[in-house]
Amino acid sequence: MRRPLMAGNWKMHLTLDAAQALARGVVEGLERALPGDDGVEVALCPPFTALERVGRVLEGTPVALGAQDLFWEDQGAYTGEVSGLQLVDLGCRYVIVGHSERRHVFGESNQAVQRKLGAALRHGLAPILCVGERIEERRAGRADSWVQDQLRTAVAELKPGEARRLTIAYEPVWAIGTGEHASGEEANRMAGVIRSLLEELFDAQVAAAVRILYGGSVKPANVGEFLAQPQVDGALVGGASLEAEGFVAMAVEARAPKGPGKGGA
Ligand SMILES: O=C[C@H](O)COP(=O)(O)O
Repeated sequence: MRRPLMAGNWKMHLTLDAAQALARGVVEGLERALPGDDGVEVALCPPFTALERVGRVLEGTPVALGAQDLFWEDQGAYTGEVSGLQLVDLGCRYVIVGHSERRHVFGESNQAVQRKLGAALRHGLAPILCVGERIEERRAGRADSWVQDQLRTAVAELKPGEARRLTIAYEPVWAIGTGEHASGEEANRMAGVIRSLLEELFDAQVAAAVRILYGGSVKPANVGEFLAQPQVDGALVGGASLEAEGFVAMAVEARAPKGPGKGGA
């Protein structure tokens, strides 16, 4: 059974006070809208600078803390990097790995993503592995193979027990922060492509257990289109996660009805 996840990626936004206020807004909004309800999981991924402050707000609440990236080594002379060990120390449960901005702005390769994924799992973090094609690949009819290559390399070293712990976010690069988004139907089809590859690489249990999110210009007005898809288990939200009321509304919409969730495995 896959419990839906609504994750907010705050990217490089917010000072400490603003991050604290936004986290409080989300926690209080969820307490009002879904008191004691565990039909949806919610995670907030602030920038590294705000992890500790936001972590204090989330302590004792059902909202999980997540980071936006990690380095694969635990410690050492790696100026500017942050390790899984340090993220666990800060109380993180989730970590985003291989976000398209890491790949395309900072040149992160599929191999680097593989090492980061391994480090996250080694530290007991729940990775949100991002995959997605650029407009060039889509126009050339290579979107599926591009995403499959990203996934195949990222998980190459994992055992089935580790792979089960993944959440995968399908985020077409052309839809990130652009206001354009994939159709619900296309997000569902691509989530199906990802799930089939997981079955081929691991087994049917892994394929049924892994949560697949859609990300890319998700907003309160369009989130329902994605959540209605059988293969889509929630969303990774950027810009629209910076506003508490709208983000809470999306989490409420993602809440699974009582009874078995998607997958049923
Ligand atoms: O991690 C989130 C994605 O990059 C989506 O960002 P966006 O919702 O601002 O398009």
